[in-house]
Amino acid sequence: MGKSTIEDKIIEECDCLIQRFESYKGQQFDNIMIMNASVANIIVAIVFGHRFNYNDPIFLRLMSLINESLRLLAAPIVLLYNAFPFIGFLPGAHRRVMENVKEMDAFITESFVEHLEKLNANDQRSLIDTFLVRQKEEKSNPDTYFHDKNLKCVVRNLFTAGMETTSTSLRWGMLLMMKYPDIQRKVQEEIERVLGSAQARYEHRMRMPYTNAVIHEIQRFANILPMSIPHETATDVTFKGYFIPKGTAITVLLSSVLQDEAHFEKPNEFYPQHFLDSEGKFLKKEAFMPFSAGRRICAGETLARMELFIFFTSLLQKFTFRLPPGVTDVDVTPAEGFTLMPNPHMICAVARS
Ligand code: HEM
Repeated sequence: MGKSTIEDKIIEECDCLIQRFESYKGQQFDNIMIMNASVANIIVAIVFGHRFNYNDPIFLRLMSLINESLRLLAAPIVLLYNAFPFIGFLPGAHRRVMENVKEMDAFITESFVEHLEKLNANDQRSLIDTFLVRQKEEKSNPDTYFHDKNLKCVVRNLFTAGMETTSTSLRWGMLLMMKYPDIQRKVQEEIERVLGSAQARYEHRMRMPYTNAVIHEIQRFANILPMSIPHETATDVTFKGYFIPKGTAITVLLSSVLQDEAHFEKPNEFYPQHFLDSEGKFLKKEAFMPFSAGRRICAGETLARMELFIFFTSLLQKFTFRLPPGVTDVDVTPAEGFTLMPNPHMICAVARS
């Protein structure tokens, strides 16, 4: 694929994010759109091979389509429509989601036609390039997966599944650091000890057990997709003695593992020790499943883990997150939606000397 690695793209985007945070000079601001834009730009870099200017109207429109659709996915009529698709003719939020999908697809089609025109098999710079090259190679195969409809679907899925999830997890991270300044300080001490002012890279997590444990605990505590993504049995299944016929809707409750007392001593508290042993070494937990499990486990898990580590560590290397003046506590009750997000809030990113 392109000249730089995915890790380089994350670092480049993280540098831009740090500059945006610096521009607030320690004053309070809402980080929702800023975080969304940074994470979306990493997907843009992977999928399209370039990055958008933050004020680009196409980029802003793309993000607003995704945000609106994710918000609407939790609307009662959409849940009802998912269970009873024949009500599709009724007016309501489900129709709006479908219109948004159409608009996104039109944008994606336009951009892969552009890629096709400039395509050079020896210089593949994006996921779209790689897909199109494979499409050409498999032109004579009637069963190929590399057709236009799949390309549109892959690109759309990467955007919708990859933007808000990672951005929301990072926003929980900043909020929890404001609520627990002692934990924030300990992370910063580890950063100073291991990295100093060097650039954080994903491999550093092996030497940073406390930071790694805090990131895992942020994901466990935030539990952003408590019901994962709905599934349906493709065949008749017998599971643990229960017969489940083909076509049954299945909802996996990730909360049942992430908040399981048998695995986590204080399931309802933010407690990084859940992921540390008595010597302070990182402790893997089999019940840690924010990305779900099995064959349909999150396709972006590795990317998300890399983003979370590099963004979180780099931000805490440069800033201390503080409550805005006059605010004395942090509300960690999640807002309702397709993902569990923090309620609207302001943060102060105070530059560290
Ligand atoms: C902290 C960030 C993330 C979390 C917590 C998360 C979590 C999840 C979960 C729980 C699922 C459902 C798995 C299932 O159906 O059993 C999922 C699916 C998926 N995720 Fe993620 N995700 C994250 C980031 C990403 C990123 C960055 C990408 C890619 C850019 C991505 C792409 C996908 C895709 C394509 C699927 C559907 C996979 C399939 O149906 O086979 N995710 N994710």
